[in-house]
Amino acid sequence: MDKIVIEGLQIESLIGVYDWERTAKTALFVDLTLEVDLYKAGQSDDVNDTLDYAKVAELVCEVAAKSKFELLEALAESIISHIFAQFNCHQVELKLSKPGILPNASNVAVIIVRKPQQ
Ligand SMILES: Nc1nc2c(c(=O)[nH]1)N=C([C@H](O)[C@@H](O)CO)CN2
Repeated sequence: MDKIVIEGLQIESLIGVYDWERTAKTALFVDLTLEVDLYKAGQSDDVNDTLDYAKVAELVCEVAAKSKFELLEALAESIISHIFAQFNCHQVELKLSKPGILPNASNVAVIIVRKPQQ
């Protein structure tokens, strides 16, 4: 299956388990792999025949900005369900990173892979 990839998309969200994390939004990063049939757009050269990655990125930023989850897992699931609600794709893999949150690690992340209605 063909894929569209968005890497290093910076988003902001109120997220975290602890009180000190819930006073301001945190910068997070999203890597997305969307399984989509790209054949038609490759023939037509028309953005209407494909999944517009700019619109996906906009949606991801909007969902994150409005969310108040504690866990990365919950925000990742919410983003994926919004993507399936608005776009036609066969599978989404989402890596959600929270860099600099652990003193002895450069990054922590969850990676979630979902198909529609899974
Ligand atoms: N599996 C997870 N573990 C933890 C999370 C999380 O989102 N998923 N979050 C935290 C804290 O909010 C962390 O960012 C600061 O310690 C802890 N563990």
